[in-house]
Amino acid sequence: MAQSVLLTGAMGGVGQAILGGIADDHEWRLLDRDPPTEEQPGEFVVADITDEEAVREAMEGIDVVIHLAGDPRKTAAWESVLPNNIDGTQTVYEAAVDAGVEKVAFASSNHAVGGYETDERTPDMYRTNDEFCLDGTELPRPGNLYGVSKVTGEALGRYYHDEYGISVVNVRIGNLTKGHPPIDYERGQAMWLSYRDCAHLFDRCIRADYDYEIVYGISDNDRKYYSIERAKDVLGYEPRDNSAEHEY
Ligand SMILES: NC(=O)C1=CN([C@@H]2O[C@H](COP(=O)(O)OP(=O)(O)OC[C@H]3O[C@@H](n4cnc5c(N)ncnc54)[C@H](O)[C@@H]3O)[C@@H](O)[C@H]2O)C=CC1
Ligand SMILES: O=C1O[C@H](COP(=O)(O)O)[C@@H](O)[C@H](O)[C@H]1O
Repeated sequence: MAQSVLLTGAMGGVGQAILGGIADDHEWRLLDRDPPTEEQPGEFVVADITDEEAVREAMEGIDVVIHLAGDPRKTAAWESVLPNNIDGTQTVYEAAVDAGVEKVAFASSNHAVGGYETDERTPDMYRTNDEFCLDGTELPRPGNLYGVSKVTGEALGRYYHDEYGISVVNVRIGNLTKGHPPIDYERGQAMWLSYRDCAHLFDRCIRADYDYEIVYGISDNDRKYYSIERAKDVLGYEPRDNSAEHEY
């Protein structure tokens, strides 16, 4: 059965990757503070994610929320991540539980654990012959304030799951790049997420059953220091792309 999905941050890169792959598979309500520049599938709500009333209204009749809206810059200042990423995410969870939403998929980030990339480990950990691997059970270790905001988003999900029973999956997205893996960037190649794997992964977040999860959102790259086993086991994620198969 088609699910009714609220997609926040719909006009951004991740939102458009998702819609590019699975627009026809669900009933969409799209929310972004930027109005659409071309026709989009479903109803469009132009609102800021911190606008409680607008978010409550947008949540009516929704089964699943994919929450992407926020400041995606790793250099973002506290003055931006506090309202856009932290307050905005709390507003989404509060409205979601009040509206009886079943599941929230939260766009977390590799930067929630960027602090593991120490001088001693890098650049070796970006290469196939290194065994260092994070699987989502490790403690968070953000390397910037943007990463702190993503860890806080994951913690908000933990609280709203434990307190209200809403299903939550935090997807620590790697590096979404269209068409091909990042060029001349070993780290980005190791954490590449292709557009079609991105759409498929969030489709699985909509359809699968889970309680509270942290998974890594990358393609099946030969080089990887994030495990995708949890995403496969819990969500049924079956990535089709691999950065090592691209020639530059
Ligand atoms: N693109 C990537 O490789 C990765 C992205 N992410 C996360 O995925 C999410 C989406 O990222 P992208 O699509 O790349 O970013 P983007 O900047 O392309 O899109 C973000 C969208 O959210 C909207 N937005 C921002 N603040 C808002 C607010 N306060 N209220 C309403 N709308 C707001 C923007 O207008 C924009 O359309 C972000 O939360 C980002 O942190 C995480 C890891 C990697
Ligand atoms: O969280 C994010 O991560 C990706 C990849 O990080 P980078 O350090 O390789 O740039 C980044 O491109 C994206 O903007 C950000 O939201």
